[in-house]
Amino acid sequence: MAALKHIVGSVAVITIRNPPVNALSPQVQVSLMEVLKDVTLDPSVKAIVLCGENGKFSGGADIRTFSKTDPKTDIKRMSLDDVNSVAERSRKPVVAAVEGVALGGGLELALACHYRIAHVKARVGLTEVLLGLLPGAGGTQRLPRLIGVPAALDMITTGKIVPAPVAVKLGIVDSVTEGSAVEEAIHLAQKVVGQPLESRRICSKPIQCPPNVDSLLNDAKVKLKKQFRGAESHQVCVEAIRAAVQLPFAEGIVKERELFLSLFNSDQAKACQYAFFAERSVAKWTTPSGANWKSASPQTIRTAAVIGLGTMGQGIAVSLAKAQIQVIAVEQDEQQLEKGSKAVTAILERETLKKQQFELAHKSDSFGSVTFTLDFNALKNADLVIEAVYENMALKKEIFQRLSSICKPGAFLCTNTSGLDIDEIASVTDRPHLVIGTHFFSPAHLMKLLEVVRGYHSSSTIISTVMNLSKVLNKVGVVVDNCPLFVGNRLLLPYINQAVFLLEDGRTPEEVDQVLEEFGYAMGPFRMSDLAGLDIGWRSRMEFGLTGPKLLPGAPVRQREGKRYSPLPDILCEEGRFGQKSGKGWYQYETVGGRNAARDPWVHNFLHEYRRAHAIKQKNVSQGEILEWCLYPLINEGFKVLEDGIASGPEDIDVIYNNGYGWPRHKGGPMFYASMIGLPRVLVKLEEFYKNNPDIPSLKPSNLLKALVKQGSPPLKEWRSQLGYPNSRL
Ligand SMILES: CC(C)(COP(=O)(O)OP(=O)(O)OC[C@H]1O[C@@H](n2cnc3c(N)ncnc32)[C@H](O)[C@@H]1OP(=O)(O)O)[C@@H](O)C(=O)NCCC(=O)NCCSC(=O)C[C@@H](O)CCCCCCCCCCCCC(=O)O
Repeated sequence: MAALKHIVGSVAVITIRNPPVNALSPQVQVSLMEVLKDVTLDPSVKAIVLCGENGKFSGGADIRTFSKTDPKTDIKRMSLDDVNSVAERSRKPVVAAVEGVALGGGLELALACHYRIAHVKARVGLTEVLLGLLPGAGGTQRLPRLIGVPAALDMITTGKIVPAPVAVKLGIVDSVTEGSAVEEAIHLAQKVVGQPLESRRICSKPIQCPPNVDSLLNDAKVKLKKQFRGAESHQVCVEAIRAAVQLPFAEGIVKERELFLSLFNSDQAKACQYAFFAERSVAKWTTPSGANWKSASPQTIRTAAVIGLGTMGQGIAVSLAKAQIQVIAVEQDEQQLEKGSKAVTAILERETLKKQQFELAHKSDSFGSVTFTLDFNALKNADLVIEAVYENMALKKEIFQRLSSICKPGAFLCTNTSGLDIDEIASVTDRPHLVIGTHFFSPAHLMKLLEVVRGYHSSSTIISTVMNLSKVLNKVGVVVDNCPLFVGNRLLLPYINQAVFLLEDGRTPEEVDQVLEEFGYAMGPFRMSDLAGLDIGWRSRMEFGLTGPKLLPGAPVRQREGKRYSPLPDILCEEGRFGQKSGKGWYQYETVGGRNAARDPWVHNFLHEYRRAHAIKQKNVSQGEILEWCLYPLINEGFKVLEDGIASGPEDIDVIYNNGYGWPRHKGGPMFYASMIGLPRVLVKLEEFYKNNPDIPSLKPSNLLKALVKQGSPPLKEWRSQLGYPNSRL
């Protein structure tokens, strides 16, 4: 870990070396400072170029060192800001050669240089907000001075990463090159020796403010509050930019530091940084047979097929095409094919437009083509097939049997089921080892999560191929084991049930949603159910004989097999209320397919009548209790999933929830949240709930939770070791 120097003519090239992303650890900063001071004093050096080793400028401050830092002492000792200051004040021109990435502190360092040259494929951004922080090394003061308040506000408060061609257009970098950015930077450095530098120092630039800057900042806070419910860092970023607007540079830097420190040790920052590393750790899957992400070799997918062009199939086809994969989309009848192809084409057109706007018409790789067909034989050359028909085991088995005979040997067969048995589907094929579950989330071309469901026979090749594909699709893949509903939906079920029980007990959909949305969820359980479609769960409950014609005569209305059951969602579906798709569900919508949920007097009246008919007494439940009543059973199910070896660690569950279920990232995920509030609290409340509701089995505390509390609630990173091999199926 160091900053290395070599001399090219009269130019000193300083290379940041700290693999894999040249993070600016405290040691790297000390080393950078020493080398910078050394070359500024060296009379033979006339200009300086700063770059990163292995084609990466820098991924920013070393996040791993944050938890080991005592901000009171360490910050006084030295900080990246001091390094930036030395670079900026240098009387010799300093040119940043940005290759790969310049993120967070990496970009802040580049902003302190007098010139910035970027490779055309480089990407830059101030991503700290996503780690629950703000740019703390001058980024909030320099970027608005360089590119103006509105553009800087957008980048800093969203953590957006922009490609070099956009960065040059915005004015973040001076020019881009398709050749070596370092060579170009050396060339520029030689050219500008002796030229005045004052106008190149961003700290000296006056800030250009739009006349309405105050309302711009205030409006941004309101918008961010809605978009990132309960998250502090986005709000504090705006305040740091306000300091840039109102204060001279030096005072702005002091304010930025003060605001940075207010976030640095917060629970939210810890949660976001945990979420960052959790995502990296789940990519490192392993199986009981010893196969893992390192040993298995993924196959490249050039041609993929999608079977079924409903909402999921459309999104999957778009997702593949966006990753430059050639797609064959198959439907069973002309009408469905036409409907599906129109939808896919329309989404692809929108996505192309977005891409062009984002990349500012810089030449970029085009999307893969999508061929629409009714002919199953067109699949014979596909490298991978994703079946995305509706949830019906018999239909899926029929399709997989056909795929077995049509697809080339070695083709991977995936099913986009959201909970059916992968092994049963694989059993009808000639290649169970090449069958796997790929559970996408709707809309599949936008949602980040891919639950990769390993069947009993799934080979390490198919696991690694699909995990690799998830990266290619810009998604986060998480390997889980095969069980009914897999991980995400298995945890969702008790959460939704608990929410519905609250309606029986006297609460309204609006009250329950409000509590969960204030907690930080993008949508409360009822708004979310309306979006997903109430009919999906209804059909599966009918299939299982819990409601509808298969229900045994004489079954009590509010119980099934001795367990509490609420028929409320079934009754809504019987009334044709399927959610947004029918214009009414738990809420009413302006039109069929409308998005704006409004209170529906029909629902309120219906709930009132239902309670009266069943003589249910209203219970007084506080907002805090609503939260615990809904979340703790979800967390409890998470512990049961770990106990059963369905997920290999708490991080896997958290990554699934953060990326697929709208869990607020600044709360880390359900398992991290449990560790933050304390396992004893979760256990005590579950015990109390279960005692009062013995007919709700999901309230019965899991053995793992009890065992962890008994052991004094070890930190989350130690839970995995408690699981032990015999239980772990992954
Ligand atoms: C960089 C990426 C885009 C690379 O993506 P890719 O897909 O290629 O690879 P991975 O994501 O799998 O990453 C590979 C590997 O690298 C690890 N890693 C990545 N980034 C960092 C990092 N910044 N620090 C440490 N480790 C990192 C990653 O974990 C993988 O390793 P693993 O073993 O897990 O496989 C992508 O990785 C990415 O987006 N990275 C994050 C970029 C980012 O958000 N950077 C901002 C960091 S925060 C920051 O820069 C703050 C600044 O404003 C400086 C503030 C200074 C304030 C002073 C007071 C602070 C108190 C004192 C603290 C001491 C530190 C200091 O002063 O600097």
